[in-house]
Amino acid sequence: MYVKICGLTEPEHVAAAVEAGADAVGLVMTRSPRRITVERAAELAALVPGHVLTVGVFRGEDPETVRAAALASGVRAVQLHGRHPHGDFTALKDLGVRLVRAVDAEADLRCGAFDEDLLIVDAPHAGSGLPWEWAAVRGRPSGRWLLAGGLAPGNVADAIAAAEPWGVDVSSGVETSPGVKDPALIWAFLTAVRG
Ligand SMILES: O=C(O)c1ccccc1NCC(=O)[C@H](O)[C@H](O)COP(=O)(O)O
Repeated sequence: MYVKICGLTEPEHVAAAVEAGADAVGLVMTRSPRRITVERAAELAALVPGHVLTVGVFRGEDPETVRAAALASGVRAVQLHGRHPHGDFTALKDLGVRLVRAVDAEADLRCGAFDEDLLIVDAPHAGSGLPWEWAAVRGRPSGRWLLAGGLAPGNVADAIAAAEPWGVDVSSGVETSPGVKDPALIWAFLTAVRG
């Protein structure tokens, strides 16, 4: 089960995610309580070992803005969140990083339909921490896709059983308040998934 911990802002939280066994960490560079500057993203990305994917998260920015931020921060993947047009993915294809498409359950859920490397199926409101009807997407995407939206240490096992994703993505569920991660919750989440 692939695990992405999203919305990291502090070095100690990046370290906790890496040590707990996360496969990917998300650095939000768009409007959000978890937003960090490109410079801060570069500092955090530099702390992440090569086996863990660094994902720059964007929503609504044009491809050139995303390209510049990705190059300056050194992330190895970019996540376009929301209903970005196919052309945005095409425009970033030569960037040399993985492309992640994050959408709600009503969008096109075919993995790779927009030439992305990874699909995330999320709640209608990104980063809200609100659970939704995860079972509704069971069997719809196939391949490399992550379930997101309202996951937490106490419900992630049920969510995996309900939706049968390839991996999971969490932000609010490992925080004490919006934007403030808790290392103990990060460990608890990884333990719940791996257990
Ligand atoms: O997390 C945010 O604040 C955010 C803002 C704008 C675009 C994307 C954002 N997050 C992307 C993620 O991948 C989150 O992990 C995902 O939405 C799940 O969030 P949560 O329900 O809080 O676990």
